[in-house]
Amino acid sequence: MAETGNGVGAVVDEADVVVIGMGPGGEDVAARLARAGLSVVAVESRLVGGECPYFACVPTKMMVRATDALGEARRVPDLAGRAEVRPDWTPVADRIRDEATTGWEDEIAAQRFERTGGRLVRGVGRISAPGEVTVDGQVFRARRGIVLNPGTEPAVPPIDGLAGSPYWTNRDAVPTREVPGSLLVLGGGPVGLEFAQVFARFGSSVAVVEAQSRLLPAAEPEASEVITAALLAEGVQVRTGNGVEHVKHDDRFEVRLAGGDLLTAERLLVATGRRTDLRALGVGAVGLDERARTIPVDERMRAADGVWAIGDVTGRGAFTHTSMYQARIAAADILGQDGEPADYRAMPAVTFTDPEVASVGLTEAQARDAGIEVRTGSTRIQDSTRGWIHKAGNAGIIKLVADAGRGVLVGATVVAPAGGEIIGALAVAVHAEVPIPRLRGMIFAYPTFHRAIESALADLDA
Ligand SMILES: Cc1cc2nc3c(=O)[nH]c(=O)nc-3n(C[C@H](O)[C@H](O)[C@H](O)COP(=O)(O)OP(=O)(O)OC[C@H]3O[C@@H](n4cnc5c(N)ncnc54)[C@H](O)[C@@H]3O)c2cc1C
Ligand SMILES: NC(=O)c1ccc[n+]([C@@H]2O[C@H](COP(=O)([O-])OP(=O)(O)OC[C@H]3O[C@@H](n4cnc5c(N)ncnc54)[C@H](O)[C@@H]3O)[C@@H](O)[C@H]2O)c1
Repeated sequence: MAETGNGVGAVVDEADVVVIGMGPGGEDVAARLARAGLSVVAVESRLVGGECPYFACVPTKMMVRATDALGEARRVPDLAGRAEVRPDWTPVADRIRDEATTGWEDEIAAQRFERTGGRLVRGVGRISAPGEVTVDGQVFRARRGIVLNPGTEPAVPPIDGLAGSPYWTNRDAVPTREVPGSLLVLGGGPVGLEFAQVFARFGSSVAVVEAQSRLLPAAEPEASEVITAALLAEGVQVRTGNGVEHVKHDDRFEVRLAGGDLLTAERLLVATGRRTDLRALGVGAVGLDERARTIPVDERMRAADGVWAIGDVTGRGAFTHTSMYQARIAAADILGQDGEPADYRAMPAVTFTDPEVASVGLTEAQARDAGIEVRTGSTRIQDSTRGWIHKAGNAGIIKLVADAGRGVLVGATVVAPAGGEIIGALAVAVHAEVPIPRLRGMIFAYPTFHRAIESALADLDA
């Protein structure tokens, strides 16, 4: 304890490091530092663990697991006779409540952190001066530094009539005990598409409205095509290139699209991206721009003198694996340890639809924008031996993006059953810059889905 320069003679707590936000990265960095013997104060305003275990990755992937089972059961008539499928949401909702989130209660995670020797402080943290964090009036001085892991909130677009209506975000859709009879999903990004397919397979009549000209606009156009066709085939309505002009809610939602079309649904899920609030975090006190959307960091996650930032807020890929990767680097830097600097060339991403849409590194458009001498190669999963054997549910592609000058892959996309697993091989190729002739010399097991990589490699010269 010491006197503060902030409050008038108020008593302050001291720690080596104060972590604001206990998302996946915050939890990891705080635990690493505490285990290394530093005194760590971790500040969390909601749930220790962040969005991922309670409202995002884990529960939605439990939904997807159940949905995949339904999808496969519906393929039985094409392959194996008859199956009667009667979806029931209760086991999914129960599993999410009991196994994923323990009733949206974080005691286990909190204790796991406290066992490392760290101190958990509940409340909203704010940088009140360089090296100082205030939590609901309590002041903490950080001797060595402050780590910011505040994550993101759902972004809700300023559409006439939307505010004040009982719309859902992921935080409402995850805990739901009921599948809505009809659902309008605003936003055709990863969040929108995962929920759209889940609820559609459980019997909801689903429409996806995407403002851009195609679903998953950040992905390769070929990937958008496959996933759009897959969703349409399951009865999901897809409306692309459409802004929403007006939302009305009485008993049901009524949504008027920019073109004048009117869509109605029992529920409206807003999945139009995420937002940050750097002003609330007080980053101006350490010289950072409070109006910015993200906090720029260097390759050691340093954002300012004595301040590190990790996770979604850094804008380097809003994924749990990014947050945890950055946590490891920040912890090493704070502890003065050597280690590799951050390298995002082989950043993987998976959207867990059926088929899964997986990618690593650059898309063709990104590679061209970067001035790379681009060559691409692609193949269709259904044209591979395994795809042909698989039959029902075999639609997909592999697309490779090569730097012809250096003779290495700089990006790849796989849309396929288990696409998120197949991408692993290509992530190694991009990460380790394996020369393309070396990749071509590999033996690919027969008949696997990943063997289709060989055909895509052959297509690079075509
Ligand atoms: C529906 C959905 C599905 C997703 N699925 C996947 C997936 O399958 N795979 C994947 O890799 N990623 C997925 N993501 C993204 C993933 O959830 C995030 O990238 C991940 O949670 C990492 O975020 P983070 O570490 O930046 O912080 P978050 O998880 O957002 O946690 C930040 C924490 O900081 C706290 N906080 C914020 N401000 C303060 C403050 N001032 N004081 C105290 N505490 C504060 C918050 O309460 C929160 O607990 C998904 C996201 C969504 C929305
Ligand atoms: N499996 C995963 O790893 C996974 C799953 C879900 C989310 N995430 C991450 O979480 C983050 C948030 O995902 P997200 O899908 O919410 O955001 P996103 O930004 O990826 O997609 C939002 C989509 O909504 C569209 N949009 C924006 N405003 C709109 C409007 N007014 N009307 C119609 N469409 C509109 C955008 O064009 C965009 O396609 C992403 O960065 C994503 O990578 C990851």
